[in-house]
Amino acid sequence: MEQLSFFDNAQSLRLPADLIDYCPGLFSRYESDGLLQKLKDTVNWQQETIQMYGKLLNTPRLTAWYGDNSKTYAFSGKKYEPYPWTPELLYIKQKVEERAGITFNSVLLNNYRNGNDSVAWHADDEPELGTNPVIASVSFGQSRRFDIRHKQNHKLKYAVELESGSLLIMKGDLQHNWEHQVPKSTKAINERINLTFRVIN
Ligand SMILES: O=C(O)CCC(=O)C(=O)O
Ligand SMILES: [Fe+2]
Repeated sequence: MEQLSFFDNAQSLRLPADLIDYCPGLFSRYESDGLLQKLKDTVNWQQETIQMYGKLLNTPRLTAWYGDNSKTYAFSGKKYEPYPWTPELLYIKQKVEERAGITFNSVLLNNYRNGNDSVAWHADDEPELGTNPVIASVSFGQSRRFDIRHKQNHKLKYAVELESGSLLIMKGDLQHNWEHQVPKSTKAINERINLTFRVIN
């Protein structure tokens, strides 16, 4: 398992097993390459905007929202209707559900086109996700660093490199007491697609 931690004092700590479960290689390299291309070509990618300091800015990644048709999702003050499941998404969902032991009803997709794309520190703590949600995160393509820090103590932090074909399960009070981000990279890097499977109540 590839795990890094970056405590100030360079203490080597494992990711807390009650909060994070990292499973590399859920999908083979061959399958991951195929799914990356297929998702890139077939998903209805959107360029969302965010209002910040009175300016309208592009979100630094493309996103899409798929799921059971009754599940609308409010995010950053907007309401989203999901697109219906596609065969590829249902295939990925089934493999993830077998591993996680949970049935999901929606997925948020992120497309990080290059190192300039990112997701800022946040927690997935929207009320419709309920308390202590299980969120299953699948990655294809370029591996990217995933950082976690404690909301009250930013020195308490961990990082894990999310490899193509991997599954990361976020659980416990992670969304309540911790935040996560995918930072920008100054290197010339390739595209990554991430899918976070969720249960919307
Ligand atoms: O891309 C990732 O690994 C994380 C995405 C994420 O945190 C989110 O969509 O809420
Ligand atoms: Fe998130």
